Amino acid sequence: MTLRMLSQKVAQAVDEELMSAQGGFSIDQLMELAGLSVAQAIQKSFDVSSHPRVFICVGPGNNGGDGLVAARHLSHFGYKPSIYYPKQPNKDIYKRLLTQCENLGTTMVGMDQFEQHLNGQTDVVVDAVFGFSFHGDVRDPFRNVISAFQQTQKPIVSVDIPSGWDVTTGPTEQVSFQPQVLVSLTAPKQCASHFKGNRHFLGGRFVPPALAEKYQFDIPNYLGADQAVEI
Ligand SMILES: NC(=O)C1=CN([C@@H]2O[C@H](COP(=O)(O)OP(=O)(O)OC[C@H]3O[C@@H](n4cnc5c(N)ncnc54)[C@H](O)[C@@H]3O)[C@@H](O)[C@H]2O)[C@@H](O)CC1
Ligand SMILES: [K+]
Repeated sequence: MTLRMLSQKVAQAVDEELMSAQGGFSIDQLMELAGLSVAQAIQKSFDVSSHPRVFICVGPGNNGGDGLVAARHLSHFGYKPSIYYPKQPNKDIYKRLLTQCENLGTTMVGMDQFEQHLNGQTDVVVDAVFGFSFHGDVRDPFRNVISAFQQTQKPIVSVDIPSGWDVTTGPTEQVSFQPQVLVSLTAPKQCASHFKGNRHFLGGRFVPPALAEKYQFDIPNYLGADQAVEI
């Protein structure tokens, strides 16, 4: 299935419109549904009995928030999530999501254990570092995270965008890792045309058809109550 891909500008406009007075959504709602899609895509791709240990690498914005929501759902699905969250913004929404994970006994990984944990005690890596607002060269404290993604043999699931890729043009000279699974949210961004992994899902089942029509993107048919659809 080929879906229309969004530019960075249009993705941001759709996001803003969903949360405007006309759109009526709050960020908590959208993040909850986005994170649930990610957790479902992981559950469809990696069996809990063979791949229970999911390591979620969390960035400083809403892409990271999606990762925290996914961690909570994965825990309820029977997985053993662990979290690396090196830059924790002083924002209520992220603090609450983190508390929810901590209350489920999720392991928090420190900076000094990051690489050892990723390559030694992990079955699946979740890249929830940067999404559609990423720009420029990767800055610390995320440089070693992205370089670990470049080098690891572990399967990576990228949330919305492979972190460090240019949102429009895709892989760069510095960042060219290929996730095994990509979960695009709302609609794929233009960089997704360079995705060569195994499975591409769409999530974010909250878009009113009139909004998709206004911005000229497609909403594929989700099965039943699914929150993620393979595209
Ligand atoms: N409409 C949608 O589809 C929805 C999107 N959501 C998520 O929200 C994401 C976008 O979130 P945000 O706009 O908060 O932004 P991002 O999460 O993409 O990242 C922004 C953060 O990254 C930092 N950053 C940017 N470039 C950097 C660089 N070169 N080096 C180091 N740090 C850098 C910024 O300072 C900021 O803290 C989407 O990709 C998606 O995952 C969902 O949470 C909600 C619904
Ligand atoms: K990402």
